[in-house]
Amino acid sequence: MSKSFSYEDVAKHTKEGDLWLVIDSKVYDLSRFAKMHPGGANLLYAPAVAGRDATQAFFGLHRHEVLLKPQYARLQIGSIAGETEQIRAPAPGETSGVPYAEPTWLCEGYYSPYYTEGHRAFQKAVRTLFMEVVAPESARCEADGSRISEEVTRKLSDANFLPMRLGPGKHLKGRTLLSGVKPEEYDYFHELIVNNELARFGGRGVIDGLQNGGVIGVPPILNYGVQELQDAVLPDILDGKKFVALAISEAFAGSDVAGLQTTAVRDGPDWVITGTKKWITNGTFADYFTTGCKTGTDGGFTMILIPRGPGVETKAIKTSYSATAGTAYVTFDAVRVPAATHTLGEEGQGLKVILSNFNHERWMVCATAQSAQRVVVEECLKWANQRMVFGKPLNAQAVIRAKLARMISRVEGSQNWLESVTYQMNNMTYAEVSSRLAGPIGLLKQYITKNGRDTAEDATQVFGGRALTQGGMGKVIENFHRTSGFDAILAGAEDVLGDLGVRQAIKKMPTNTRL
Ligand code: HEM
Repeated sequence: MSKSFSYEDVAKHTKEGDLWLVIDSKVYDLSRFAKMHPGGANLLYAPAVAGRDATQAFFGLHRHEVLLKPQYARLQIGSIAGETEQIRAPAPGETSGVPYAEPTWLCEGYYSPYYTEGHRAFQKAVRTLFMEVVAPESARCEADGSRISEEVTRKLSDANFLPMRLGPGKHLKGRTLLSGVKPEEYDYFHELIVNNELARFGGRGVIDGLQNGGVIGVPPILNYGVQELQDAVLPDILDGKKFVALAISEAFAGSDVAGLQTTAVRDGPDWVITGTKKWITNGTFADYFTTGCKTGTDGGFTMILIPRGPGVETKAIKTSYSATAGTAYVTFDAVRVPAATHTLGEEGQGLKVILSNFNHERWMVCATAQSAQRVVVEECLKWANQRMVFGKPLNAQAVIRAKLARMISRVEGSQNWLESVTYQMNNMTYAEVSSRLAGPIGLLKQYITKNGRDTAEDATQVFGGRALTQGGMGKVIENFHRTSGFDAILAGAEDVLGDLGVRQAIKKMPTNTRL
């Protein structure tokens, strides 16, 4: 690999069976590979490519990661004497130097009132872990829809992945957190970091596949389950050995909880549950279902934890994102569970249990959706810089710059609002969050998810046909364009949440004010 060549040396190899070229000062011998080149052999023999510096041609057509794959990296036979490579992959934990690719607080020379050095050390540790563990798993799972492997779940669980995604609280007690953050120091900015970093390295289906069911299905157990139940189920769940799904929505009803038809009736000490649930994230592999059930004839509603067992069946629903999310149709057929231990909260008080979850869930979607949009901004800035059209970089076109301006403004605006809400969460009690932040979080989610779809449209125009294929240059944009609609629906439909924000504001209008 240390062999040095001159451009004259390389220029001698331009024929079929004897083909060299240079990419970013590295010399590649494509003599045998040319026949197998996915883009075809002939174009590699073109006079501007064979035996020449093909850096610009290469980066107009391939992502850098192609050169890093072992099967292609080994085609390198040496380097051009006196030159060093300019383009390199980020080191583990490294931040991007592309403008707006990182939130301001991670950019040198900028300041933030919210984050400490401790947050920075934590962010670096989380990025390193996700870069090494989540990114390769995401590439695999987004492509074939397979389940997150046990090995990846174990590595993430060793770092307390699910407990960290549940936010600050008693579930962190006694745990050793990344970069030595003490459980009592862990705040919503740490959790924001986890969510932001997750969306940098995970495709949309993979983000949900990585125990999102637990993030929304565990809090009712943690906050409303009796101690005996918590002791029995939580250790394995928090350690990633068992999985939970939140089972509320049905084909009959979504946000309209009163329309739910899954029913639990008492028979001696047991609940007997019958009904169906739809769109249940992680449902295909969940061991427990935190389930909303109709109890009583007066519209009463109770949350019950149902373990997978006799009478529980799940089947995968094909959605437009990766099957890794485990989206399921769930059937409960006269399933028996003991009422004394498996009822979450009081009988008939299920709505209170569900609502207690919503703000955190919506805020989490804001965090991942917002970060995914920043990745799109980075992809677009890079592409517009390296793609040549009409003899100039794509970013020489004013229409492209106008799209970039809109994308950047959206992502910066939503980041600032999200951090402001996070700061409030850090300083408010649970009751204050419920009364003061439900509206703002609803509006924020509407704002971010609407931005997401606008950004998906803009990015698709920037990438053109490449944004329509699942591999190659535009693969991130294709994934985002196909899946950004999930953010606008899951955890509360965009329009419903915008309306919630305005209704809450109307409720709080002072009576003593007039124009
Ligand atoms: C070390 C050298 C090269 C390797 C390892 C390589 C590898 C690949 C691979 C894996 C693909 C499939 C698509 C992808 O994964 O991005 C591809 C596609 C392609 N390659 Fe190369 N390639 C090399 C050099 C070049 C050069 C110098 C040219 C320029 C003429 C070229 C032109 C193309 C074209 C036109 C495509 C199809 C792109 C598309 O579908 O959008 N390749 N190449």
